[in-house]
Amino acid sequence: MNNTSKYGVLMMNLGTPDAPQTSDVRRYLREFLSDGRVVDLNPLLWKPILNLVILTIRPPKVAKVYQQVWMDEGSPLLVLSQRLKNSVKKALAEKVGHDVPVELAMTYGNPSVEKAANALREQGVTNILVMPMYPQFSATTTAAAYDRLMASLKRCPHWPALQLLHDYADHPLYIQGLANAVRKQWETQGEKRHLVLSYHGIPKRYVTNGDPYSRRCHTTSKLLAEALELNEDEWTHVYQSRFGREEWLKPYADQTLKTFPSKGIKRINVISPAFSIDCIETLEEITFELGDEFKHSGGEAFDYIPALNDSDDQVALYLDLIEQNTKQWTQG
Ligand SMILES: C=CC1=C(C)c2cc3[nH]c(cc4nc(cc5[nH]c(cc1n2)c(C)c5CCC(=O)O)C(CCC(=O)O)=C4C)c(C)c3C=C
Ligand SMILES: [Fe+2]
Ligand SMILES: [Fe+2]
Repeated sequence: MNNTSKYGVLMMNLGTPDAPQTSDVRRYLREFLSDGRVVDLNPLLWKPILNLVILTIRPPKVAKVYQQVWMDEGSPLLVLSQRLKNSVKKALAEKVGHDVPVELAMTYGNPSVEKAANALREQGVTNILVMPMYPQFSATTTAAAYDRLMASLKRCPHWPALQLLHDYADHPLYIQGLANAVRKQWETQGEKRHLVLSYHGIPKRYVTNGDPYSRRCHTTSKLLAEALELNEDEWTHVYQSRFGREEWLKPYADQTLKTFPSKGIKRINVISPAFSIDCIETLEEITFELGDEFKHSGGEAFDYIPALNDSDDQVALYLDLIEQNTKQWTQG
């Protein structure tokens, strides 16, 4: 690194409403679901459906769900992402022996990418490592984060040097962190149970058109099963969070779990490796909706294993990702 250049880290997550009220949820969903990366339908067709149907019916329902999981400090996705950012910043400073600027931004909503990029610039940063917080690449999430950053820099005269982290679906420290979380859960509950690996879904058509997401999810599942020395019949890979009418990635979590009790699988753990941070999808949809459905179908025990959040394992993983992806700036 020459005398005038300095690197910083921009961690990016999806985004979440500012408050668990209908109007905030509507604003958030409008921005999120207007992104052509997320919903790729022709805008002439999609905009009327979004504005007249989805943004009328969904916000009051979803606001109630946010109210159930909301923390004192705010939305779980934001609060837990901030905690990870702070822990990474502290551990990075200890490791390299000086302060390194680390900021958090959301693709949709707050904190905005503009705010985070300005904060980095004010700290003298010329080179930015962009870290979308998604273990498995998808154009719907990772590329949407890149798009958002590029849009924010559109009129920027001080264009920074950029390094874009692609994903970390097979990173040994990520797999080790997930395996440790599963072992810890088994130890706490005093039994090893069938392990369900439930990933956020995307429309099947996106994968047919080239999105590598499901391939990357299968890579994670295979490596985690190997790390835990699980036999084929001891784990199951599924997708949750369907939206709309078209076919999404299969097998669907709800339909699959309903068949488990009749096959003798009555006690399960669910881990959701596509989420680096717990959020409405894991804290409500998996923990309550999926858990209740499983129990109504005859299941006896259902426990969700939390995301890595700001655990020591996750901090160690992010430090390694930062070291590997800033070598070109820090060495030689
Ligand atoms: C409509 C299509 C959607 C696609 C495609 C999609 C992909 C996708 N999303 C995540 C991560 C998260 N999604 C979250 C919430 C959420 N997702 C959708 C829709 C799609 N997601 C909606 C409409 C919502 C909002 C909640 C709801 O109305 O049901 C969140 C949590 C946000 C929070 O505030 O807690 C995350 C995180 C991934 C990883 C992904 C594809 C790989
Ligand atoms: Fe989503
Ligand atoms: Fe959902």
